[in-house]
Amino acid sequence: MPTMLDVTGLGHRYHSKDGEHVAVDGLTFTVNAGELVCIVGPSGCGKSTLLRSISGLIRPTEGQVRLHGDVVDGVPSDLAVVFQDYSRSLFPWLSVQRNVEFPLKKALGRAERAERARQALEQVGLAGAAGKYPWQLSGGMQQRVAIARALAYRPALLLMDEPFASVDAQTRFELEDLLLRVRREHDTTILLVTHDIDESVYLGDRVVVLSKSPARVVRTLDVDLPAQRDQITTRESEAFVALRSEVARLLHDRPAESDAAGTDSANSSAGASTNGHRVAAKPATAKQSSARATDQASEQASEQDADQAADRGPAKDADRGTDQGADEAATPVKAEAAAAPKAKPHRNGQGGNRNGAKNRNKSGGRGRARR
Ligand SMILES: Nc1ncnc2c1ncn2[C@@H]1O[C@H](COP(=O)(O)OP(=O)(O)OP(=O)(O)O)[C@@H](O)[C@H]1O
Repeated sequence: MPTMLDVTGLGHRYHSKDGEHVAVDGLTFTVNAGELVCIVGPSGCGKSTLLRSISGLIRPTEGQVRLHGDVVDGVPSDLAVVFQDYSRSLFPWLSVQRNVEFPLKKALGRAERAERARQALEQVGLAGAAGKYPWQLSGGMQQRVAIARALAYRPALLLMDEPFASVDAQTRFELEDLLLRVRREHDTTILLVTHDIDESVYLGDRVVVLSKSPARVVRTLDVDLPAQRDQITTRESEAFVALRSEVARLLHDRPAESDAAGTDSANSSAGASTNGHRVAAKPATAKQSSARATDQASEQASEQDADQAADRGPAKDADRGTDQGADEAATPVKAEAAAAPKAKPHRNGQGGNRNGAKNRNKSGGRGRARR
């Protein structure tokens, strides 16, 4: 499989009045065409910074990102992003159909746009909701719309930043399976960031495990599970349990007992970073599997942190996009960035529309704010 995305020695430092903060440091990994690669790392380690660098929303301070061999120095035209916070990523004043069509406005004529949107909505099971507004939909449905918008664009690479972190557990499972199905049917290349260990193993062909801040690649694991996955039987399988335990150990910097004798894993867990290096997972012991409860507790804490980070991350980019004006949003990346009403739309629609229009007007937006 040819390499689609090549991240080499990527570093990013934020500068503020308090000084310099190194968010990611020397990250190196690749994503091949047709792969679904999951990035998993502790809360605050720099996952969103990494995705924003890949999507060209921020410029890395070190290293580089190449897409199809070309250095990324702006938002690539064939890339789409789905963010965690669906309530900020859709335009509340546009119908579902028109939200999905939006990034296609410059590239396609009206009829083709409408057809693409229709197909994408059908793929995500929302054919009947095309005429509704985002605020008339459940959270899970809104995230489906965001996914449909990305799919309609037919990106070479789909980036997903904690895409299912804001929905309930049952909806999350459904959306995970939707993603696997869509990916199978369309051979989409996907890079998905999550802090959920189980999700990374369930979805990924490979899992890239990041260290605590500043993010470095601790290890890349091949997920040697059957392509056809099932929320119950896959998660119960020995191979799944072994892999998720391995990821948990790497995240928690705890070497497996068998690794203490000096295996590759022990070296990595002890801090010898193996950037971009791949190994297969080792079988889990009962003790390793019991790490699950601890991880779940830490993941719950991470959920809260992730919510806060989402308020900071996409919203910040969104501000930038909004300043540019929503009409300039040529790709789903820019569309996501441009949308972002500051307040969560109200379910009755009034608040949603008003907020959206207000932000848009502030930023110099025209026309659509009147809807
Ligand atoms: N604009 C910014 N200015 C200064 N520091 C920032 C900025 N954005 C992020 N950071 C810091 O960089 C680090 C990495 O942030 P980032 O949001 O990339 O992490 P993350 O792994 O995505 O977090 P989470 O898992 O909580 O979503 C954090 O310490 C964060 O506080």
